[in-house]
Amino acid sequence: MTGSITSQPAPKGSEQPAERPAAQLSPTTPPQEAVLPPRAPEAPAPGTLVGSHYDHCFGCGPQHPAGLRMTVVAGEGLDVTAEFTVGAGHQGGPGLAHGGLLTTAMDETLGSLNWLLHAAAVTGRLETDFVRPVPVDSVLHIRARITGVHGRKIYSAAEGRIGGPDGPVAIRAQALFIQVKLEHFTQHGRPEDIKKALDDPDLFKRARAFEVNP
Ligand SMILES: CCCCCCCCCCCC(=O)SCCNC(=O)CCNC(=O)[C@H](O)C(C)(C)COP(=O)(O)OP(=O)(O)OC[C@H]1O[C@@H](n2cnc3c(N)ncnc32)[C@H](O)[C@@H]1OP(=O)(O)O
Repeated sequence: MTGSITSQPAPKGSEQPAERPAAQLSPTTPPQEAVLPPRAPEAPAPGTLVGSHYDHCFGCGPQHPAGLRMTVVAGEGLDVTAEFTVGAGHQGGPGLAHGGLLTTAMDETLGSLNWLLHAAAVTGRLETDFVRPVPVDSVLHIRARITGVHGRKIYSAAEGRIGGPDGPVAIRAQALFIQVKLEHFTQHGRPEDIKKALDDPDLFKRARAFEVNP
C-alpha cells in the first residue's frame, strides 16, 4: 500500500462557518407530544428476565451458536438492564470490542424495552456514540429506558458502562422503534424460518399475543 495521510490546507471556501446553524432535533428524540405510557399488564415483573423473543436471534437467542446470548432484566418502570461480556470472538481492533457488536448489544437491549409495552416493534433508527474503547473480557453493563411514545413510534435511550454498573460510560445510544404487526415478520422473513417459528407452539403463542397491537 502506498501513500500516507498528510495534512493539507482546506480548499478555499470550505472553512467551517463561525457559527453553526441551530441544532436540529434528532429523529430519535421524542417530540413534545410524546407520552410515557404505563407498563403493560403483560410486562415482565420488575427484576425478572424479559426472555428471548426468538431462540435463533443473534442478540438473545439461546440456540444461536455464535450469538451474544444476552439476558435482559425488567426494571421498575419503562426500563431494563442487561450485560454483555465481550469475548475474544468479538474483537475489532486487537483486544478491543468491535463497535458493530457493541451496537448490536445496545439494539437488543433497546428492543427488549418493547416488551414492557407489549408491543412488537423493530428498529427504525439507531444512533450510537462510542465514548471509550471496550477491552475484551469487559462486561458492558447496559441500562435502557423508553423516553417517549407517539403513535407507532417508540423512542428510547441507553448507556453501556464498563468496570461495573456505575463505571464510566463507554457507549451511548438513542433509538426509534416502530410498532409493527405480526405480518411484518410473516411476510418478509425467509419462508422456512417463518414456518419453523410458527410450528413452535411456544413462539407461536408469544407471537400471537402481539396480534392485538398496534
Ligand atoms: C414475533 C416476535 C416479535 C418481536 C420481534 C422483535 C425483534 C427485535 C430485534 C432487535 C431489533 C432489530 O434488530 S429489528 C431489525 C432491524 N430493523 C428492520 O429490519 C426494520 C426495517 N424497516 C422497516 O421494515 C420499515 O421501514 C419500518 C417498519 C421501520 C417502517 O415502515 P412502515 O411500517 O411502512 O412505517 P412508515 O410509515 O415508513 O414509518 C412510520 C413512522 O416512523 C417514521 N420512521 C420510520 N423509519 C424512520 C427512520 N429510520 N428515521 C426516522 N423516522 C422514521 C416515519 O417517518 C413515520 O413517521 P410519521 O409519518 O408517522 O410521523
